[in-house]
Amino acid sequence: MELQQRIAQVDWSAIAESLNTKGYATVPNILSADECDALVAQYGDDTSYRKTIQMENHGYGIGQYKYYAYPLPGIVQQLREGIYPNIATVANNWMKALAIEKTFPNTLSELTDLCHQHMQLRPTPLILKYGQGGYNALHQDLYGEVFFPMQTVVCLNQPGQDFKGGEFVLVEQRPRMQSKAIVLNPGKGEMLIFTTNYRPAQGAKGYHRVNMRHGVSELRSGERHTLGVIFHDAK
Ligand SMILES: O=C(O)CCC(=O)C(=O)O
Ligand SMILES: [Fe+2]
Repeated sequence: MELQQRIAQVDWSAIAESLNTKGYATVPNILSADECDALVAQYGDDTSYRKTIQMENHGYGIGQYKYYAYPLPGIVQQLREGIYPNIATVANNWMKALAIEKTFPNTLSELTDLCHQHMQLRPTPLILKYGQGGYNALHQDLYGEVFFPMQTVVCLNQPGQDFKGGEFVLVEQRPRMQSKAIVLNPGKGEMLIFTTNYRPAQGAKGYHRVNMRHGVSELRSGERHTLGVIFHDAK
């Protein structure tokens, strides 16, 4: 089955429900093993990327990542373009619930235009690589004034087999409460969709913001690659 068809067959109303209630959703097998392997194989080809970041040099963790250059590889472009319209409605409902005067357009190309109008011109999709001892400190990926409140990662290796440890971690910060950790272990080809900064949660006095950060726990062994797809471009 083609990637576009796989995206079309996802139960997007179940995804919306999960995003609204938990702040994240999981989509198994969005990429085939071959598609994952092809992205990993391309890691060494520096003509595909605009920038390489050594995470330890910035206090971001231990590991390396590379931002793709435009034009994005077909798989990455199809994911970014295909997923976006299905979650733009969720984002708009979040803004409404939180009384934030922001609306996100229905298509990725319109969001990209909006980013470009704000001088956010650089593509943000990236591929990350962690070895033994590698980790990613808790963070949010905002990159400018225009930011879409959800993003995705696809795990490109098989946990337990290709690497041990290296769980995907979300920390939810609730107002006047202690933080909650959520630990996910996506399989090879599985996509996680999660909150970039905050989502609304219903309280006694209407909706309030629940803040989220994400990161990766320390790898005990092996090698872990992930594809990160962020929808807004960077300054
Ligand atoms: O490697 C991961 O699972 C997390 C990557 C990440 O932080 C991102 O794509 O924004
Ligand atoms: Fe991130």
